[in-house]
Amino acid sequence: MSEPLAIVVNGVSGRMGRMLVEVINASDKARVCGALERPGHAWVGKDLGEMLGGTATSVIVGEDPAQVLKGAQAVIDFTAPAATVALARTAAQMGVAHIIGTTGFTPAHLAELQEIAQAGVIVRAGNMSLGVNLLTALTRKVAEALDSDYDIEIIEGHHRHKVDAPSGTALMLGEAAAEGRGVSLEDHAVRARDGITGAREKGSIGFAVVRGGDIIGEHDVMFAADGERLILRHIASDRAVFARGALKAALWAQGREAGEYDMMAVLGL
Ligand SMILES: NC(=O)C1=CN([C@@H]2O[C@H](COP(=O)(O)OP(=O)(O)OC[C@H]3O[C@@H](n4cnc5c(N)ncnc54)[C@H](OP(=O)(O)O)[C@@H]3O)[C@@H](O)[C@H]2O)C=CC1
Ligand SMILES: O=C(O)C1=N[C@H](C(=O)O)C[C@H](O)C1
Repeated sequence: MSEPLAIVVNGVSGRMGRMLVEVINASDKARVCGALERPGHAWVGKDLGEMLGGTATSVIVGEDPAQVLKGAQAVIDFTAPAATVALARTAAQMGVAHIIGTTGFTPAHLAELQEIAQAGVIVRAGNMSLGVNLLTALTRKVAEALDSDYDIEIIEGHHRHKVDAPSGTALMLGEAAAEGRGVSLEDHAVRARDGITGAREKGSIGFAVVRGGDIIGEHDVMFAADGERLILRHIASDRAVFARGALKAALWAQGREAGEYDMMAVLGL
């Protein structure tokens, strides 16, 4: 059997950071070789195992990506947009595959990631679960089959701590719907409604957002026409689905040519 893949987890104290450590530790295909947190974070310089409430390990949480990425084959990153873009540059320079789950990027961030991916391997997806990526493929197919008499609305729900809206997943589903329709999402998206909005514009793709409690992630894509509605739905009930997808992406990324890939490529969808 080959050596387990050496993976660094960025934002290791976060909801997804902790889940990634759990999923990687449970796998015989990979190991956590390093952990990163923002400079000055309380976990920096401390033993990862102890910070997670277990026994000591050989992994000490670091704050300097150039140090921590030495000897790593992949870094998995579910943090915040600016931190992710900065890490992408270091990872590309060091030949470490960068698996990005972070959402909430601006167009400028996305352009920068595209430029960095000329020199490094990036796998980025607003949702790393198998189920949502299948939903994305289905959304494209249904949007292709139905004309603009079917109004497309994307409804998403997340926990009260989420800072970006609409979710990365909702935007990914919106892109798939727009692609299926043969239009650009940018020109057809209605990302918020308030007040006297006027009637719905035919062909638009609407977004609605719920935030509350501990909802892990729920997404509906609705095709609403006169007389019928078709609703495609995904509900995540465990963050492990995202972490398992990210691990799969890290394994898949090894030996790939420089470029920015998504989970559809990883899953062959
Ligand atoms: N693509 C997917 O499948 C999924 C994507 N996500 C996305 O992942 C991101 C994180 O989500 P979640 O884990 O819930 O959020 P959390 O807030 O729980 O975790 C984010 C972590 O990143 C850390 N962080 C922030 N800035 C830096 C930095 N400069 N360097 C290193 N670490 C940093 C935070 O530290 P601090 O607490 O100090 O700010 C925190 O530990 C979000 O963008 C979310 O939308 C989430 C789930 C699935
Ligand atoms: O912030 C989260 O929690 C999640 N974010 C991702 C998103 O923005 O779509 C994926 C998942 O739904 C959980």
